[in-house]
Amino acid sequence: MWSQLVHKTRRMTCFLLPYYHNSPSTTKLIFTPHYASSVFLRPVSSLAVRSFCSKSGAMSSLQSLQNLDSVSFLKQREAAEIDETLMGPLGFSVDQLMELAGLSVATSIAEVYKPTEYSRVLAICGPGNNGGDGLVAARHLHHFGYKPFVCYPKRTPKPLYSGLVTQLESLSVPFLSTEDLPLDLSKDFDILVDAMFGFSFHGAPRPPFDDLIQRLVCLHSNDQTHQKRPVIVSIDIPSGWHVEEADIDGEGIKPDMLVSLTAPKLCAKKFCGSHHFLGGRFVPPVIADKYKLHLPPYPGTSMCVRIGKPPQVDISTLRENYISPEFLEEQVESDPIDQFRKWFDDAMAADLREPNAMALSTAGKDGKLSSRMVLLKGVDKDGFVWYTNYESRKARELSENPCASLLFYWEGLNRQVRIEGSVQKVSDEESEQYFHSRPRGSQIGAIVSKQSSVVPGRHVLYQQYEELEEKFSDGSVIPKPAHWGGYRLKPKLFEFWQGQQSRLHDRLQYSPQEIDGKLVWKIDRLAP
Ligand SMILES: NC(=O)C1=CN([C@@H]2O[C@H](COP(=O)(O)OP(=O)(O)OC[C@H]3O[C@@H](n4cnc5c(N)ncnc54)[C@H](OP(=O)(O)O)[C@@H]3O)[C@@H](O)[C@H]2O)[C@H](O)CC1
Ligand SMILES: Cc1cc2nc3c(=O)[nH]c(=O)nc-3n(C[C@H](O)[C@H](O)[C@H](O)COP(=O)(O)O)c2cc1C
Ligand SMILES: Cc1ncc(COP(=O)(O)O)c(C=O)c1O
Ligand SMILES: [K+]
Repeated sequence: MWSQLVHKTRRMTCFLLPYYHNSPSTTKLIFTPHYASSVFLRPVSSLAVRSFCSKSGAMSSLQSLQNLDSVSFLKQREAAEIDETLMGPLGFSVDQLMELAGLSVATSIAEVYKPTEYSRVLAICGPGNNGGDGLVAARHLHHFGYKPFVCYPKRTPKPLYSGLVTQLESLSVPFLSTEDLPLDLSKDFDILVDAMFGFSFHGAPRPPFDDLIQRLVCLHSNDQTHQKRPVIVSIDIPSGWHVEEADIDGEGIKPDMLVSLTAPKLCAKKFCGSHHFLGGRFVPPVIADKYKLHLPPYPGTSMCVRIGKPPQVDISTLRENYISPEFLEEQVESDPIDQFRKWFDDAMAADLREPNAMALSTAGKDGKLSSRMVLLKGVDKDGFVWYTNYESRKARELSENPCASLLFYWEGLNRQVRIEGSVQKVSDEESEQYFHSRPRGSQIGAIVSKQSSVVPGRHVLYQQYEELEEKFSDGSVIPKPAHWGGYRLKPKLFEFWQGQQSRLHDRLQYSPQEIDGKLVWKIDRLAP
């Protein structure tokens, strides 16, 4: 039964979710299924289905960002019932769920508010599990490089909570009493984590939480004065809000970020802040199925996923401050290929996605430039190799002008490498060998694709693909088409770039020089 449920839910995640619009037990917000209508609601061929599934990790983050689907909202009773089921028949302990909930909160915060800008965090924790989530989040935030403080005025005398307090004390996280807290929280903190009440809140807030909630409400008066105020991150429910009816009199707190756990509660529909995240990546399919939960998939290994619209940003304000170790002339390899290998190894070790992806720029005889990404498939003293279609635009341009440049950008490492040189086709044997090492689907794809030519529609590609798939279904060798093969760029110029603060980056350029009839690489530092 379990495997059937798992299977069913996986399929639902891929294809069936957009068909859910109403269910008896949950209310749904239906986003305009713009992309969904073209991708999901049309009959798709088996190839489309398979390729979508295999890419579901990457697609999932896109899906949630584009608000493609409807999201379920829970009533208070449903939230409590799910909690009981998780901790009853499903075998979870409260400690486990709280740990995952608190970690989700900390990772959501870290996705939006970087510790370099928002370091001082105050977690205001209530007496129940919401408060426990706040204590766990504070601990993870400490390990993520933030400076957390905790206000925990009504401590729950249970081993779980006293354990969480001890863990924080062992990290020297300061505990502040309500009397210690400044009346105006805006000067001392960058982030206020509202972990006072979750889905069991009822009635009007009692002391001391009434006053603490009021201090968060007051912060919005600073909005008019344009004074920088701390951001408010509410865990699961903005404290003081009715779990289903939200901010009834409109005078409650207005969080900037809401981290819903398991599934958003009904009040989250009224959340107007910039960042709505979902955390609590522990919902087993049996729960999702029972409550007809429709939730976006979590991307990759993430503990949280953005739901709701991404914030509108002023693009001109987007910038990173690069902080890297010094990159000095005396540290580098004398041979740029060795230096490239060293940095490539670092990119591999840093677990970057597709570190071998590089931008290839070419220009035809008319001098017009074009760039595109290709995958590096080999590098040695002879140069840099990639594979492609010999009748594509890049191939035409390379036949007219056999010069190109390559560009690598390793974002996580603040590094860029530029390479320029002349290009030749690799030998037929080399292309043959590489072609047959590729997955059979990609081999067929290379036959089907007359790269860079106009196709009347995707169906044409599918149809040809399926015909060839059938033809080669006996496992026989798929012949490499003559129009497919590799190129090798022989480098004449390298530049290794590493981002530094205040835009004073490191740039080391290698250019060939002849000294006493011998070719050596001259290394120059260029101004950033
Ligand atoms: N499955 C999940 O998603 C998980 C979520 N978690 C988190 O747990 C909360 C719900 O936790 P719970 O302990 O049930 O409830 P609360 O944290 O909301 O608070 C209950 C305590 O608050 C007191 N309370 C209630 N109303 C008031 C009020 N008006 N004024 C003052 N105090 C109030 C209540 O006392 P009572 O005497 O009134 O009963 C309780 O002491 C959920 O939202 C998530 O954040 C889990 O961590 C993991 C699983
Ligand atoms: C990450 C990435 C890697 C790619 N790798 C290759 C590749 O190795 N070979 C290739 O022909 N196209 C690759 N492509 C597709 C090319 O970017 C491009 O669309 C295609 O080669 C046609 O380019 P052209 O019309 O300029 O010749 C890749 C695209 C991306 C985004
Ligand atoms: C059109 C095309 N050809 C070739 C490749 C390289 O793929 P492989 O690693 O299978 O050789 C890619 C990679 O994205 C591609 O998009
Ligand atoms: K809360």
